[in-house]
Amino acid sequence: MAFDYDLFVIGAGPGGLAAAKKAASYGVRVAIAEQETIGGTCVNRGCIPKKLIVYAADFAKDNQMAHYYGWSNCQRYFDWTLFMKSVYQHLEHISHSYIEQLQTAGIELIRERATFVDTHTLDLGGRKVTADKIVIAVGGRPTKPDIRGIEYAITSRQMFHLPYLPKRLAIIGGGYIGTEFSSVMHAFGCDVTVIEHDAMILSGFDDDIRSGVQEGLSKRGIRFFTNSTAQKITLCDDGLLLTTTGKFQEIIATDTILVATGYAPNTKNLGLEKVKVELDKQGAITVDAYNRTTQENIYAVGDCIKGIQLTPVAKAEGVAVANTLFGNQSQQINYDYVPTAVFSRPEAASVGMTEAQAKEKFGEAVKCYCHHFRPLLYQLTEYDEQATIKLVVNNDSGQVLGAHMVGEHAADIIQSLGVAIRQGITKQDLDDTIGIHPTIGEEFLG
Ligand SMILES: Cc1cc2nc3c(=O)[nH]c(=O)nc-3n(C[C@H](O)[C@H](O)[C@H](O)COP(=O)(O)OP(=O)(O)OC[C@H]3O[C@@H](n4cnc5c(N)ncnc54)[C@H](O)[C@@H]3O)c2cc1C
Ligand SMILES: NC(=O)c1ccc[n+]([C@@H]2O[C@H](COP(=O)([O-])OP(=O)(O)OC[C@H]3O[C@@H](n4cnc5c(N)ncnc54)[C@H](O)[C@@H]3O)[C@@H](O)[C@H]2O)c1
Repeated sequence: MAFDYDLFVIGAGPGGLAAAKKAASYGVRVAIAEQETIGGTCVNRGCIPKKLIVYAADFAKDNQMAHYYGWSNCQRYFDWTLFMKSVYQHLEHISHSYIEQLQTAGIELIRERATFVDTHTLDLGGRKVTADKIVIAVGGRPTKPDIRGIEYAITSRQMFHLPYLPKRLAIIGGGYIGTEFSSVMHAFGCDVTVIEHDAMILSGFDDDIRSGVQEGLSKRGIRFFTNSTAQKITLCDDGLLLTTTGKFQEIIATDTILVATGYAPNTKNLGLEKVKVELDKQGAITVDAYNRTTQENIYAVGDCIKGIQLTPVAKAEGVAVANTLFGNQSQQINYDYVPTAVFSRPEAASVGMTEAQAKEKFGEAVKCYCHHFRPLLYQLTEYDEQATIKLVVNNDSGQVLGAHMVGEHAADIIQSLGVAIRQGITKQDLDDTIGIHPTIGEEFLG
């Protein structure tokens, strides 16, 4: 049977774009459908606008510290509306450059929502197209707990469209999104409270990293109600009232409530039942090690499958699928050493095993090297800022199993260290390495 395309990709976020571009580089006929703006969550309501907001918030901290470094009259007025206008101009520019890249690569972009008709046919706003292979890269959407008044709470998506900065912000969920927004919004002068149902924020990270970030944010003045959850939200004359339950049973008066309790796969109403693509209980598409779904010509990548919800992972999966399908090289992803960062202040980053994961696998053989210190930047100031570096090592072999950090430039430092750790370096290799002085990264070395 002749198909319209060799590959059809549903969703132009990082995963879908990577799959489409790599496949096109092998000379096959590719089309991609996008129902919203090109670039997906990452570009339009995730990584990129978030990081720009982090940069904007850093000016507040730098202004506060500047007088310790001889600067005076550093206080300035921050205009959120003006700033967000520049952010959106930049995002538009990124979207345009993606469209140009698709054109150059000969990939057809169809700006419609795609749904399955059968295993090789998709409906795009009434138009039917056929493809030999299909990649689903539809991403995810924020979840909301089922509590009274939840309709008054907003998600990260709406945080990027706030008309003005709230004076008081309550955040339900102390994961990546809750932690990052708590940090930036506090830097902009907002009174922030985080409600987290675990004992500490950032579940999944090493405990020293979790406590390091939480303490750093608490010192800045952010309140944490851990081992607690939201019970109900009500309207009052002065804004909203959030009632919490658990260890902290409080009624928090606030202007805005951000829900950041996780992301769910965007797999509803896609017609997946017609093509026998199976989902797990959370609605994530079931795939094998090559990202193949339960239907042999259909693949899935990124946030719509179970796994790590990060842009570089979605991209790697997209590229791997294209290599497997058209590059004559079946490719699986190794998820063991995926580095990750939380862009709060203090910043945190990790690669490899946490202490708990390593002890579960290697027991008594695990030795940790953990060092807390006050970075040079803060030594001229009265800020009691602490950085943490931690190595998790298999003492029998000397192999470094994981590296974790809280402090300035953590993301960039851990990213580079991750390359070496992936290659199986030992603690001795780090001890033998001559560092760059004075830096924070040198603390990992001998
Ligand atoms: C606030 C926030 C901050 C983040 N920060 C970071 C970060 O700093 N670093 C990091 O690595 N990750 C970060 N992430 C996660 C990252 O954005 C996601 O992991 C990544 O975007 C997933 O890529 P994806 O291609 O799987 O899905 P998405 O980027 O969600 O793209 C899916 C696309 O599919 C489209 N689509 C869905 N259904 C259809 C359909 N039926 N037809 C046509 N199109 C469809 C959607 O409109 C969307 O554009 C952040 C996420 C959020 C929410
Ligand atoms: N820097 C980054 O790379 C980055 C930044 C933002 C988002 N992301 C990605 O987006 C995904 C979604 O982020 P997220 O922060 O929404 O999810 P998350 O899974 O990181 O955190 C959710 C948090 O909410 C808590 N929680 C859940 N239900 C709760 C409730 N009812 N009451 C109180 N606490 C509750 C959980 O214990 C958890 O700590 C992340 O998993 C991450 O992969 C990455």
